[in-house]
This record gives sequence, structure tokens and C-alpha cells, in this order.
Amino acid sequence: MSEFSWPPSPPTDESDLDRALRLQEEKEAKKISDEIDRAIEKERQELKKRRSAMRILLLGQAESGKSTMLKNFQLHFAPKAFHTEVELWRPVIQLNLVRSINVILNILSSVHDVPADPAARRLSTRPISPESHRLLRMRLAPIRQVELILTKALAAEPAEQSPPDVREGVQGDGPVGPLDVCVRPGSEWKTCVREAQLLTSRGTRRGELDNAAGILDACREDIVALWADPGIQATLRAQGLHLQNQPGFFLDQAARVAALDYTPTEEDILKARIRTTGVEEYRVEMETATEKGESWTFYDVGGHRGQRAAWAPYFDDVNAMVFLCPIAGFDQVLSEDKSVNRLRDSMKLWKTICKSKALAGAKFILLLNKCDILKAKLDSGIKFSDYVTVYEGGNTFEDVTSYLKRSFQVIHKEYSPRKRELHVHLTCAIVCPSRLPFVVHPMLTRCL
Ligand SMILES: Nc1nc2c(ncn2[C@@H]2O[C@H](COP(=O)(O)OP(=O)(O)OP(=O)(O)O)[C@@H](O)[C@H]2O)c(=O)[nH]1
Ligand SMILES: [Mg+2]
Repeated sequence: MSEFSWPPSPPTDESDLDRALRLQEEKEAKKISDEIDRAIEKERQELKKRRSAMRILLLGQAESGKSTMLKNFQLHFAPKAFHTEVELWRPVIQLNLVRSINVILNILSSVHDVPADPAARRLSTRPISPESHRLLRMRLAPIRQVELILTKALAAEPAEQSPPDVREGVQGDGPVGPLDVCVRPGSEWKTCVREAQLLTSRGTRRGELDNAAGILDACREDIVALWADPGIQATLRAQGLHLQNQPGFFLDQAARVAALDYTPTEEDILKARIRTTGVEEYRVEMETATEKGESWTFYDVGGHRGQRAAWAPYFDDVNAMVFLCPIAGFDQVLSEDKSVNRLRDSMKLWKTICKSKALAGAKFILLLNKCDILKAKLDSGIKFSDYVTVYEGGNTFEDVTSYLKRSFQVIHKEYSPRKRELHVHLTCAIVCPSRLPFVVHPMLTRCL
């Protein structure tokens, strides 16, 4: 036995009385130690129970990154559950890709002359489409069928086809913009995809999803050529279209996404776009060693203006509120109201949330999101002060973000019904592995 082992070995000359006393002391010591262990375990269980009761509300305007932040959180804390759903995201991402392709095809047909009949061509005032574009459009015509198949498989709403208006923040007038994938509330779309995939795996007949994947694969080279074509890029620029900054942009990954054996990566899933409708409840059953056994409930809301009335019933009952502001939207307008600047809408919304008495007891976390796009915009020369005219600082990422941080903090201080701590972070929700869970989790844990 080592000299440090406990309890120490009794002396060799121990008398009967000493032995009885020693055994008594050891019994007492064990009792105390067991009590301490029990108290620690009880505290641990109680903490776990309280954490299980953790309810977090995610708020922010549409496309601010709420659902993405939740996916990122799941990826980190419940990776097994996240990975069981990888296959379900394939048709969503394919649909995201296909909608971008169809937007380009719509634009090409709206700016170029198409009539095959020479007489009609002569009468048209529109520029003649280059032969290469005409051929691409012809060969990519089956992509419209793919959009129909995937829209049906996801039980999604069909997208507006015209006008093909996807300038910054302008996604058509209709309820579903040409790039937005809008499915039924909750995870019903997952059930639909599961059913469609089951049909395919039974092999009784070729599933619709297989047909869609087959067409996409056959069109792969043309899709890549469409996006790489300098003439098409120039047309998009001339129309003020920056598809790269739009949600669910996968054209730069087309060769991979359109392949028959495509499997979504974690990053693809974070980039995939599905518009949230209503308020969706998600339970994240934590799998990581320290948090194992805990279950956190998130309420992920739809951020479109028409959805915001549904938020209020959830205010009373949450421990924490995470507000996302997509700060890259300073030069964009809302898709639902083109007269409203996105950043201004976010600030107004923030003020309303700060003022809310029902949320007065909740901890607040503010995530200034889409920092990657903000940086790219500022670096490309877009002037922040052209859109926020009161801003007099430099056009650097650091200057702009510290101004935004201050502005949000001032609103919070001024309008909160009572003094409350505010945690503010600059984030990019599509990065993985991300710092986001490490930032958000400790702050949420402190809310208990
Ligand atoms: N580049 C970039 N894209 C992001 C970031 N965060 C989210 N996105 C993308 O932005 C799009 C919209 O994000 P969502 O999470 O669906 O937005 P939301 O707030 O849930 O929107 P609603 O459900 O309509 O309220 C998705 O395609 C995301 O992948 C980010 O930090 N950077
Ligand atoms: Mg959402």
C-alpha cells in the first residue's frame, strides 16, 4: 500500500481500545464524506433540472440568422442528432441551388430577346441573346421541372416567378421570394422528405427525388458554365443582383451540390435557407460530456413582419432572449416593405424588445451577425455613412462595428424597464466549427 493511501494502515501495535476508537472515527468520517457526496449529487441534479427548464427565445428580423444560430448550437451540443438529419437537408440545398439557377434564367429571358421566329426578332427592341446563352437556357430548361419536384417533395410554397427581382433585400412582392424556401410550420417538411426518401429506398419505383437528382447531375456542367460565364455575370451586375449575398446561395458549389452522390456537409446545412413560419419549438438534448442529460428548449420565430404578432405569447415564459441583428443589411431593404432599411428595422425592433415588460426578467444576449458579409461589403468600398447618414466614423470593420455595438447598448440602457446586463457579440453563424456555441452557452448558463 502506498504511503499516501487512505485510510492509513493501522499501527502494528494497535490495542483493542485504539482499534475500536479508530474504527469509530473512520465510520464518522465516511458518514460525513457520504453526506458531502450526496449534497454534491443533489446540487448537480438540481442544476441539471434547472438547466432542463432552460427556455431560450430567438428573436430578430427575417434572415437575421436565428435558425442558423440554432443549427450551429445543435451541431456543437447534439452532434449525433444533427448528423442523423444530414440526408434530409439534401433536397433543401438542391432547391436553394435550383432557385438561384431559375432566377438567372428568368433574368436572361427578361433582358434578352428570345423569339426563334426571325420576323418577331426583328420587331423586338431587346438585345439579342448571345448564342452561348441561348444554348445554356435551352439545355437548362429541365431545371424548372427539378424545382417543381423538390418544391412538392418539401411541401414548400412555390416561389414567385416574376418579376425576377432579387436585388439586395428585394425578393419580389409576393409572400415567397424567388430564392426563399418556405415550408409548412414546424418539422413537417422533414416528414415529407423522409416519406419521399423511403419510397426511393424501397426501390419499388424510381422516386421523384432520384429523378430530380438525375436531372441536376445531367445539367451539372451547364450549371457551372452558367455561373462562370462573364457575360451572365455582367448582366447580373447591370441588374444590381448580388446572388452571392443572398440566403441559400450554392452556385459557387454547383459542381458538388448537383452531383448524383451529393451529401451535404455541415457547412452546407448551416448555409441552407428555409424561412421559419410561426414559432417553432426545438428541444436540444445535450450530448456533450459536461452537459449530458440536459435538455434546452429554443423558440425559433419567423422574423418577417407578418410573423411578429405570434411572438408575444412566448415572452412571459423564457429565461433568456437572444436577439440577432444582421448588421450586413445596412444597405438593404426589407423584402416585405421596400421602403424600410434593414438596419433601421432591426434597431426599431430592438427598442421594442428592450421596452417589453414581459421580457424584463429575461437575460439578454445580442448577436451582431453576418459579420463576414459586412466586412466584404466595407472592403469592397460600400460606404456605411451613405446609408447611416449620422455616422461620421471610418469605413473600417472595427469602426463600424464599435459604432453599432454602442448604438444597440444605448437603446438597451435607455429603454429597458429595469437595469439589466447585456452581452453583445459579433458573430458569423455559418462558420463551423464556430465560436458561437462557446460564446452563447456560458452566457446562457449564467442565466440560471
Ligand atoms: N454569410 C452569412 N450568412 C449567414 C449568416 N447567418 C445566417 N446566414 C444565412 O442567412 C440565411 C438566413 O438565415 P436564417 O437562419 O434562415 O434566418 P432567420 O433569422 O431564421 O430567418 P426567418 O426564419 O425568415 O426569420 C441562411 O441562408 C443562412 O445560412 C452569417 O453570419 N453569414
Ligand atoms: Mg428561421
